[in-house]
This record gives sequence, structure tokens and C-alpha cells, in this order.
Amino acid sequence: MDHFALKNGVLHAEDVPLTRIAEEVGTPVYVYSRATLERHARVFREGLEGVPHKLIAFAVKANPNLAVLKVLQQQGFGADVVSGGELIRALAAGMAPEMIVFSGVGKTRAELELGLDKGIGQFNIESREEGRELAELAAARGERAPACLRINPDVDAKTHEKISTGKAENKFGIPMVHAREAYDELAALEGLNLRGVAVHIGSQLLDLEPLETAFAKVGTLVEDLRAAGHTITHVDLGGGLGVPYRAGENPPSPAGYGAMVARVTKDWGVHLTFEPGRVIAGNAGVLLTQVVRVKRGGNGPPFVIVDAAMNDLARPALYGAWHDFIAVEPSGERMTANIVGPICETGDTFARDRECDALVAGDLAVFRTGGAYGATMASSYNSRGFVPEALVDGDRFAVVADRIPAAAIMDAERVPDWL
Ligand SMILES: Cc1ncc(COP(=O)(O)O)c(C=O)c1O
Ligand SMILES: N[C@@H](CCCC[NH3+])C(=O)O
Repeated sequence: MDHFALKNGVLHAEDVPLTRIAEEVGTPVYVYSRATLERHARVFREGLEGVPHKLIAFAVKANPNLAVLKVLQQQGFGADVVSGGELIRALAAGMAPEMIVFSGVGKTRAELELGLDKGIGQFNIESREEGRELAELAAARGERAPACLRINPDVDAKTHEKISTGKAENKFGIPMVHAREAYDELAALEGLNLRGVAVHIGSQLLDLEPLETAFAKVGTLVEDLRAAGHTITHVDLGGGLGVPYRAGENPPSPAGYGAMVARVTKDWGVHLTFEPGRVIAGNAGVLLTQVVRVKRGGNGPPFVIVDAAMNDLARPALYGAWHDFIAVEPSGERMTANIVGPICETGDTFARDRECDALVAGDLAVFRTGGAYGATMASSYNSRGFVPEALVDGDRFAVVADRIPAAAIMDAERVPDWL
């Protein structure tokens, strides 16, 4: 459930009509609901009530906006970060360093150093090479870096291939068959406090079964490692829970997920970390856009050309993803349309042959489920500048990221005097 609904014929975010945000901020603009973020945080937390010792670390990559992070920090969430930039953001939003987990397959030396400088709670090591480097850096400071070893369980998450991370051929983690050997080596290093394992098999999972299979493999590994004399106190189960992007999609509920986790992990006796991203932020945001014009006379249905484009919301172009598209002031009439942005490539298509609310030039509409992997994946392609973001709270809203116009981006460029 989210807090975007029609009231008196106008789509509102909580108590704010989206017409007001369009008027005051312009379009396109991402609009987030604080109440939805808080609700999702609460439902996720409550789903895990059967798990005694845990950290819920929001996957910052899903939505790194400082105001969004602040809302989640206030809900008791930590952060899962994958770059120095995300680490700095999580700290700036007030997240405690001990509640920050650093994931990612290609952390640079500088990023490992930054994590050590800030005293973060856990590094998820993705290779022996990374483990050795981190150990060396920490030992040079007379420290032991708290770490888990990310394993690759070779499980098909049954999601889009570009966001599947737990198959043997994916770049992530240490193959299960080498996990024991890698763990033995890294646990013996002076600069590491290797205390457990981590796993994350992919994103937008619509089925619990692959997660349960992966977790069961982790459970077996934990037993093996303990039998070999290792002390395992922490396991990181990653994120990945899907959200409904369209009618008929039925992702597992956080309660169902939590019950499965509690059952599978009940004898592990470890502290668990969770890294949810999309399930918290996805349906807490929409991309508000205005129809530039409706172009007719082609071979197929009319083109509804909107002022948002693939640079603002990349998911349809990148993954062929579906985002519901609805009018802010629906007339009740329907149409079938190709919904496109203004960018000069055919990939800039949000939907083909889509049955949607009838729209004419000047109308406002939203792409739903834009709160995760939306603004964060924006670019300035076609020199369109960066899309702004607004956060609604009851009957008020604030711009939480300014529009960065193309001219401001150009200000950061230099033409050398030898040209
Ligand atoms: C290591 C890691 N943790 C957490 C996440 C968050 O995933 P999601 O947004 O699907 O919950 C991702 C992205 O898939 C990830 O790579
Ligand atoms: N960017 C992807 C999700 C990537 C998850 C990364 N761990 C999407 O929009 O679906």
C-alpha cells in the first residue's frame, strides 16, 4: 500500500495534489511519500520480528537521496553502501558508522581506506584479493577490519539477467566450492576480524524459493566453517525482495519473507543483516511528468510524448521494465498509446501499445513505482540536466534535490586554452 491516491479527481501524494508540485517545481520531478517510506520500513521490520539479533541496512543504491536516507535512519535503519560516495551520504544522513555495511565487487584501495577511516560496521569481501588488501590496510593501522565473506551460491534468482547476482557465472562473491579454502586463508590474516558470510542473489525477486535455497546453502556452509574451528557470529542475507510493478505481480510479503528467514536460520545463533532496497523505496515514489504533445498519423497507436525521458527513468530502456502510467487528472476516457520521451533514440520508449488514461498536450501523468532505481540512475544524456526530487509529508512538501540544469553541468567543463 502506498500514499498516492485520487482525491476529488486529482492524484495526490498524501495530502498534496501533484498539480501543485508540478506548478511549483516544474516537470519532470520525482515525488516521494514520507508516510509510504515509513510504512514500508515498519512492515519490513515487523516481518522480521521472529529474528532476534539483526541490522536492517537500507541498500543506498536504490535511493541515495539524503532526505530519504534521513527518514530511514529515523526508522532505525543502517545502510548498505557500494561506493565511497554512498558511504559519505549514509554518514551525512546521520547513520551510525557501526550500522554501515560496505558491499561491492570492486572497492578501490581509497574506498577501503575510507571505510576504515570512518569505522564502519562491516566490509563484505568479494574475493581473496580484496580480503588480503583490506587486511593489509587495517594491519598497517594496528586494526582488524570487521568482515564477512560474500559467497556465490550458484542459485538462479529467476529475475532479469542484468540484476541476477547469485549464479556461478556472475562476478559476485566467492564460488561455494572455494568458500572453505578462502575463509581459512582470510580468517588467519592479522588485519581481519572475519566473522561470517554474506549472500545476495539478485533483485526484484518474485519468489521466495531461490532465496530459501541460497540461505539453506549458507546454513550448510556455516556448519562446515564451525566444524573447521571458525567462530561464525554474523551472516548477511542481502536484499532482493521484489515489488509489484503491474497488476498480477505478486511478490512475497515481508511477513512471508520474515517467516521463511526465521525458520531457516533458527538454529544458526548469529546476528543477521538485511539489505532491502526496492521493497522499501520502490512504491514510495513516482516520476511526475507532463505531456509535451500527442503525435498521430504513424503506423501504430499515437505517440504520447512526455517531458521525462530515459535519462530520468532508465529502467524501461535498460531492462524493458514496466511502470504503470496514469493521469494526474483522469477524465475516465482511455486510449492506447506508445509512451515516449524526447530523446533521440528509439530506446527512449517507456511503453508500447499501452492502454492508459486518455491524455492531451499539457496533461500531467506519473510513472508509478519510481522510488527505487529511479532518480539514482539518472544521467544528463542529450544535455537534459538532472531531474529534481521532492518529498511529501502530509500536506507539505519540500524539494529535496534541485533540478541541475544543463548549463550548470556545462559550468563544470573546461575548454583548454590550446584549443
Ligand atoms: C549487495 C546488495 N545488497 C542489496 C541490494 C538491494 O537489492 P534490492 O533493492 O533488490 O532489495 C543489492 C541490489 O540488488 C545488492 O547488490
Ligand atoms: N538497477 C536495477 C536494480 C539493481 C540492483 C543492484 N544490486 C533495477 O532498476 O531494477
